[in-house]
Amino acid sequence: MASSALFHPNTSSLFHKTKPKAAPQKPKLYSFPVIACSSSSTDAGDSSPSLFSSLSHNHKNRRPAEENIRDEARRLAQSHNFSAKYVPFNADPQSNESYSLDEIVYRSRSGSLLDVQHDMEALRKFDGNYWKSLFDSRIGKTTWPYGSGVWSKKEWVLPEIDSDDIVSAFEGNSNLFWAERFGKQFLGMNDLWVKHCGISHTGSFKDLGMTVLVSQVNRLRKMKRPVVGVGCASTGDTSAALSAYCAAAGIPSIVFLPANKISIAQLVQPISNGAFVLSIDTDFDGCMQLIREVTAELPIYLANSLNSLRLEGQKTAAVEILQQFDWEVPDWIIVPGGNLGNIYAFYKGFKMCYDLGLVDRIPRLICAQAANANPLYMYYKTKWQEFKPVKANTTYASAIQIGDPVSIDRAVFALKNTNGIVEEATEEELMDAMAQADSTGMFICPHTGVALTALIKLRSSGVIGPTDRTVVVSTAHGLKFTQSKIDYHSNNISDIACRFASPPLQVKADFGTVMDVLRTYLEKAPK
Ligand SMILES: Cc1ncc(COP(=O)(O)O)c(C=O)c1O
Ligand SMILES: N[C@@H](CCOP(=O)(O)O)C(=O)O
Repeated sequence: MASSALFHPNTSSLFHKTKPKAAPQKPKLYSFPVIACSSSSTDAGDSSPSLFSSLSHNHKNRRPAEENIRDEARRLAQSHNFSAKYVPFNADPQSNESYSLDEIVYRSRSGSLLDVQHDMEALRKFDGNYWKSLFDSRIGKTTWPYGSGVWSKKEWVLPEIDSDDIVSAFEGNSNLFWAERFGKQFLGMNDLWVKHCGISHTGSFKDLGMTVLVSQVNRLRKMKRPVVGVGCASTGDTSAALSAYCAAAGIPSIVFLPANKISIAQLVQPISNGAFVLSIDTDFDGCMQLIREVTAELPIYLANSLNSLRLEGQKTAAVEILQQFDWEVPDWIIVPGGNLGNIYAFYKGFKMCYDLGLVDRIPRLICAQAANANPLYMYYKTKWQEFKPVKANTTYASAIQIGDPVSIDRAVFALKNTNGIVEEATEEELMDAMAQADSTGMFICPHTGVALTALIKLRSSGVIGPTDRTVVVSTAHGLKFTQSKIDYHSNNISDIACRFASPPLQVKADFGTVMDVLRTYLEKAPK
């Protein structure tokens, strides 16, 4: 838990803006590390200096031809003292309730959510510079499993898992895009960034959590624990990630989808990856209820973010953002929220970097919801007095059409501890924001349109300043949601003006006509 002095919005150093407000710097992604190890660093196992040097770029140290990268990791594996366990979420400090990560448990004795708690004392034996150098040294390599943006932080994720059990697609390390033109043209901002978590193996941020969960399932199955398959309820992205990682490991996956409420591109993903797909005549909240009941009865492991393992992977996106800014802390992070695991995951990532001395403050978090599915926003508007689940209405941001989010308590905790804000976006606002962003060279999903709407509103009210370093988290690839763009650019949405629609022009196959059309266009085109 954060001390109130550290997190107080007015007095805290956590919120002051330390960065110089000059032109934005490109993130340094590939700087070669200067290793600053404490004297006890040889105890760090996988993270020891000897491992650093043996995995450097030096040709002489290339693995033998007959060895693959898993074999190499096995040969180099060393023991360490890091560990993690489940504890009740936001538990009373006196509580001694805890569970091994090798147990199959999703809730505490009192029925509350769980959290993965790391042995911070063991991690603190190494200072902030040590962790920064270690993480920086692993970016962009093919070393198993550290080539993954998630597993490059293995000691902070699942420290005890054998690298051999890890199921990874080298996810993470996603682009932090400087939204130069969007920021300048629509917001008068010069330091706006979009973290493209959707440019990923299955096209959404869910890969970050799913590699962790499926790896742990792989381990449990090797330990002969009763797990015959892994199941989830989904609005499309969780099921895509689950089915891909399970298929890679040869583990059966079962997905419950709300019938006719997810995009075709999302639906075809679990089908292609061989998942057992149930299309159920209900909404996401109905599917979530069913999967919880089913996983309580059958040896099917629950893969939704109710399972706190997922968040350990998702939190690495926060660490990655800091790393991409060369460990300078941005002012704002904007995350679209549905089931609300991700906003807490971002908090966890930033908080861990703060607690372990990598940074000296935490950014303010903003959660953005679609107005058609806005239970968190409504709760925020009551000043956290009364939470009421809502019936989520249809939204183009279909992956966040969720009325009864399982991680509501986690989200409120994250927002309260970062002086956070909740915003909402109408259908017209989110679709316009998506079209505006696309017109500056992005190709974002409607959920990112929700997050951009929050930014537009907070910028126009002056809460976010023109030089504030701001990161919008883009959660899925736009290619999963092309129908929404087709509807918009065809001017085919009732009640929405589609102000930024740019439909194609039908033209006769005739040179003169084509020339006339082009001349008119070029006269109006920006010079
Ligand atoms: C594309 C996309 N964006 C945002 C979210 C919201 O994430 P969370 O459920 O963790 O709030 C989801 C899933 O819920 C999603 O699939
Ligand atoms: N958007 C999600 C909804 C379920 O969220 P989860 O993080 O709890 O799995 C999806 O794509 O299914």
